[in-house]
Amino acid sequence: MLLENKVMLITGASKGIGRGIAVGAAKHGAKIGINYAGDDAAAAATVAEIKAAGGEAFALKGDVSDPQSAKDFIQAGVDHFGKIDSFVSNAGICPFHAFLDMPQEVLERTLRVNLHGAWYMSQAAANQMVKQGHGGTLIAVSSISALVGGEFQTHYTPTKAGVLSLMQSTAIALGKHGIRCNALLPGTILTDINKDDLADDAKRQYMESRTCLGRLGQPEDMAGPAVFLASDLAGYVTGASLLVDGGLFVNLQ
Ligand SMILES: NC(=O)C1=CN([C@@H]2O[C@H](COP(=O)(O)OP(=O)(O)OC[C@H]3O[C@@H](n4cnc5c(N)ncnc54)[C@H](OP(=O)(O)O)[C@@H]3O)[C@@H](O)[C@H]2O)C=CC1
Ligand SMILES: C[C@H](O)[C@@H]1OC(=O)[C@H](O)[C@@H]1O
Repeated sequence: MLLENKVMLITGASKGIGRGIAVGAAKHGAKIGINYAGDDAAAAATVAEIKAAGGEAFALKGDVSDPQSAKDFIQAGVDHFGKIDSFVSNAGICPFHAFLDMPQEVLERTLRVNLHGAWYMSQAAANQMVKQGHGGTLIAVSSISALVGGEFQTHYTPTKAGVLSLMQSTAIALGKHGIRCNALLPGTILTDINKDDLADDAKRQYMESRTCLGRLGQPEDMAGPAVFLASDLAGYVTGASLLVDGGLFVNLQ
């Protein structure tokens, strides 16, 4: 149990990677708060799964692109559990679209949710940790896409590079408060975000063949790396980025 007596809040955890991290951290003893945008049933199922295994959890709906949602989520964490030790900024969208005719609203929504949302949430969590006075950890779910491009992700990949950069700069700003800030860079993980894109068998098989391990990731694959970064095992790790991609990035030929 690496997170006993720790409180972890996670955005975008009704499903997918956020849910995988929430359930995995709860198994390591963390008390969990999850944020989500719209899927009440999925959020309730995440909370129920954690409680059924003997853990503690709550869910709060809120759009991360609204700064008030960040304040409300942090306050809910304090109201439920009295403190926040670890904050995972995970919520994100990737509406695949070609570059040349990208609608302005798709671009701006993606920036607001993925980058502004991570910024507001990280700032609110950090202020609470500074107030508590005993340090903490911020983890941002960036992406392999912070390092490499995507033809239909020209609006998305800059947000993932931005989130990686956010953790590097907050590591500097918050180190004096004992707050460690790190980024997770998933490769391709099978979730709703890419369900349509990977419905094409040829594309899916191609992406599988690009990994060293011969398979795409599952949300549970993200739990161990997140638990590690949140735990005291990573006590001297800050400003770092951890690829969790089955060897996709290194596999040139
Ligand atoms: N899957 C992958 O291959 C990869 C994903 N990532 C990143 O991982 C993160 C999670 O993605 P993934 O799990 O795949 O996606 P999913 O679509 O499976 O889950 C997205 C989650 O984010 C929530 N969400 C969406 N918009 C908002 C919002 N405005 N405010 C609050 N919550 C919101 C959703 O809530 P609800 O459903 O309730 O609306 C849901 O809980 C994203 O940041 C993504 O960029 C990075 C690399 C690879
Ligand atoms: C949504 C994509 O499948 C996924 O998102 C990322 O960040 C990865 O690069 C994958 O392309």
